[in-house]
Amino acid sequence: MPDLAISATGLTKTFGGVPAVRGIDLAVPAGSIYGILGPNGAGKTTTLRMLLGIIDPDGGERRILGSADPLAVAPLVGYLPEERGLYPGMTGREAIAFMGALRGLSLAEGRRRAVALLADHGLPADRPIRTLSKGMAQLVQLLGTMVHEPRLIVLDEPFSGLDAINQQRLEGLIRAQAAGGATILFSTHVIAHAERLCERIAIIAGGEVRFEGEIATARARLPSRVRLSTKVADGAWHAALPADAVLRDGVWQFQLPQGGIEPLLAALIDAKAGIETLAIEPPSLHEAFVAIVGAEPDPVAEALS
Ligand SMILES: Nc1ncnc2c1ncn2[C@@H]1O[C@H](COP(=O)(O)OP(=O)(O)OP(=O)(O)O)[C@@H](O)[C@H]1O
Repeated sequence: MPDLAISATGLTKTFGGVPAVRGIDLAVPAGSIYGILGPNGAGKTTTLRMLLGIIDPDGGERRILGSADPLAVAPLVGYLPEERGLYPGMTGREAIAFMGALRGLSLAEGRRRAVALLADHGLPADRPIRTLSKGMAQLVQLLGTMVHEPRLIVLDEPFSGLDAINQQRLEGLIRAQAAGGATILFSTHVIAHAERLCERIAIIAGGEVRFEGEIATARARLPSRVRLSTKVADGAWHAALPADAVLRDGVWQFQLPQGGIEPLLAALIDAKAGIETLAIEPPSLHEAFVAIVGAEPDPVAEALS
């Protein structure tokens, strides 16, 4: 069993008689970048809030950095909530130092680190938050979650509201924190970020974990797809195509047959079909997500990612 930054078993939470989380198990290895994926209303935020001790579960157990009491380890944790918010009159430097102070860092040290962090990310230190763009303010808040050098960083939908450049910047920031030994847990309904960043993910829907494990394992749940084009359009080799084969723009597409590609290859060669392209492509995490959850992720968020 690897060293775990977070473990949860059977977490449940009901609001006004309606179950939001129905028994979630999670195991987040220390030092990993871990994604919680799920559609709107899946229970991601509720799960994160329970892990952090902002709300208590109705049932189940959680251990955060080895403690059964999340509040006891709060100085070792950084958190970006889904609802962003900084005091608009504070400068970026003061906002970051203030967030650090809430987690036990001295204000003087917080200010010193804030100036360096803001300079590293091309952000102004002395301008009030109200004069920054929404994306810039969000980056300031993100830096504030990291200023006290936490061992665990929990980010709720950190990419939403950022443009493509700042999304890339945030990916870099997350990788750098993990390279420095921190554990990063983030929620998202935009699959591409998880696919690029995470070793392990949990896919949740309807308040339940539908998949937990490595991304490659999620993808391996679906067969690979084959794309084939030939010089000779017709021939006896058609009989060797699987039943689901469809021809789109001159390219045959079908799932990799259970028996492999060799029987079809033999038929193509026998018939001198002249293979022009033959590609075997593993399914994307997006396709695996759709198969596991039974629904598309948020199409607007995907389009913007
Ligand atoms: N404080 C609350 N009071 C009542 N219902 C709540 C509360 N918090 C969450 N819920 C409900 O619990 C369910 C899960 O919500 P949650 O915010 O955890 O989902 P999510 O996966 O984070 O969704 P999104 O991606 O839309 O933020 C939803 O049906 C939501 O309406």
